[in-house]
Amino acid sequence: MNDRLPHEKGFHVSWDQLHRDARALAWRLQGRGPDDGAWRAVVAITRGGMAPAMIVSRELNIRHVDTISVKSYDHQSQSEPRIIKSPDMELVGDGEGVLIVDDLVDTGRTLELVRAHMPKAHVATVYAKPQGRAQVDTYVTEVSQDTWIFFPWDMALQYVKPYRGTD
Ligand SMILES: O=P(O)(O)OC[C@H]1O[C@H](OP(=O)(O)OP(=O)(O)O)[C@H](O)[C@@H]1O
Ligand SMILES: Nc1nc2[nH]cnc2c(=O)[nH]1
Ligand SMILES: [Mg+2]
Repeated sequence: MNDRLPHEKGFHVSWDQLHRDARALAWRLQGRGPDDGAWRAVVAITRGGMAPAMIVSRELNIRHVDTISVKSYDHQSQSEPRIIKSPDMELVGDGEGVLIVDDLVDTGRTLELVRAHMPKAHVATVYAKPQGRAQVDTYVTEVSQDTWIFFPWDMALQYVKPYRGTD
């Protein structure tokens, strides 16, 4: 499946930046739930949504946290998204009052599948690309479609040669 722009740019996110951006997401969601502004539960889309969901649930004091596992990428190549593990449907119901959290939306195909399971849920991502933006109710930062976002859990610090070389 490659009707996609190549990823010409890289957007590298540190742990610190992710923490700040996930907190900013939580603050945007604060008071916007259907039950006196409160949200009933958080559902993280694993694996990438787990760190942001932990931060959001901590900021908003939400104790009911579940996961839905969707796999669609093998590094940068996309295939048909599949649900590998569902959340507790007794907890999430039709999604009313539930916050679905993911690290990013790219084509929107993952969220399309998840929304079909919980149509009334509110979908929040930290980062969004234009193609999938319509699938998200709240996000923090938009990046262009030809950007690949690198998360801290996928990176390591390493030596870089000086710009002018060495003697
Ligand atoms: O909008 P889409 O084009 O569907 O892509 C977005 C999804 O892709 C990544 O997950 P991935 O499938 O790579 O799994 P992971 O979260 O386990 O890394 C990312 O975490 C989103 O969940
Ligand atoms: N890490 C990462 N995973 C993705 N899955 C779909 N798009 C992206 C992206 O830009 N970065
Ligand atoms: Mg993911």
